[in-house]
Amino acid sequence: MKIVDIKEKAVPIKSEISNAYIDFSKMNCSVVAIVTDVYKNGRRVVGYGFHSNGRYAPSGLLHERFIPRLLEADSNAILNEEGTNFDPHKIWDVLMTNEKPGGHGERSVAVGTIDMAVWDAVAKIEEKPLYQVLAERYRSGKVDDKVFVYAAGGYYSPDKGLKELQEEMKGYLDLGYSVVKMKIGGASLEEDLKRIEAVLEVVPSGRNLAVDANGRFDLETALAYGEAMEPYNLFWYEEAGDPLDFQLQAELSKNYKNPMATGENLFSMQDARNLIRYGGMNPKQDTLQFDCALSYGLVEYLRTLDMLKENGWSARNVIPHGGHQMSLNIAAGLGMGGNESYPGVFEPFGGFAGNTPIEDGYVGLPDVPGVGFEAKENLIKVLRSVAE
Ligand SMILES: O=C([O-])CC(=O)C(=O)O
Ligand SMILES: [Mg+2]
Repeated sequence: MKIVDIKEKAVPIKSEISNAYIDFSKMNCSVVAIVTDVYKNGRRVVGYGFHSNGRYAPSGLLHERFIPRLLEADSNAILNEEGTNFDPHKIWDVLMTNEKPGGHGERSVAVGTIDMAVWDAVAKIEEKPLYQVLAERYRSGKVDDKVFVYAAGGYYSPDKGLKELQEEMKGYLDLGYSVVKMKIGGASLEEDLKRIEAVLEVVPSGRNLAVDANGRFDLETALAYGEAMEPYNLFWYEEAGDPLDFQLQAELSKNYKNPMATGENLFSMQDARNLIRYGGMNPKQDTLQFDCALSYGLVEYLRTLDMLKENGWSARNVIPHGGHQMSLNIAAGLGMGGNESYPGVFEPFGGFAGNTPIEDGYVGLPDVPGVGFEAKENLIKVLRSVAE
């Protein structure tokens, strides 16, 4: 059993939307295809991976370091003991050979992208959905048969007024979502409060609305928004300050009493641990949003989940960023709190298997081997085009 080739291509996921920090006019994403010499049901097993929105394609890192390292590895360095499948943990060690600790940068995105493709191949070789493989390996076989998902949107865009924002949010409720999210911090506090109040007119209550500042605020602004928003009793207040400013998060936690969320821009177990150690976050109500595709993949994510457990946090506190099927599998297989979703945005990489409805804020899972890409028609077309 061996890897015969690894392909990579940067694919655009650009759009006209903006958050408080960036627009997405030049956003792209790496797609990786790991071509194996294994055949199942007459078809060659190819594992596919990509990373989430928000970071640009790390094509250079992939082609210069990570893909050659994996292609050059001996088969006993990447297979399990029995030689019956690839071993994602051993592959992770191969990828990280001669890489110093710390300074994680975006090398974690390159590794996360390959890691997704490895797990897709591993589950395809076992001929099981990945969530089932994960539940069997790490959670005594128990799978959540549906996963909480919330609709992330409410971006700033040139022609979006309050009415259009309300229409967008109503559309998400009509699709079956129970919680929606909107951006803040890209306008003045006064203007953002009008936007929030407009959305509160169309959702059942503040508990059905989350807001996301994308790390835009200094402490003073974070506190001012917190004070103004507290009476709304929102679902959560996300990424108020710089992702690595744990003191800001801790100060905000002392002042803002309602749920908060952060973590999508922390890319390693060690950074996540610093948030838990120094960020003052509350395991009784707060949510962590680490995204495996951006943060060294599922092998590292398992270390992060262990770290959380040691610190009194449950996997149910974790609702990852990114809206992709990989996190959906992890959520169902390892019992996390849910997953993000961006209806109609970041397609075809965002979103779940075709024809899976959202019901009362939950989505079901496709019964196909691997991550489930083959059950998402517009996505598998793009992925296969990279492998060919
Ligand atoms: O706008 C973005 O960069 C995405 C984001 O923060 C989220 O999904 O929470
Ligand atoms: Mg966010």
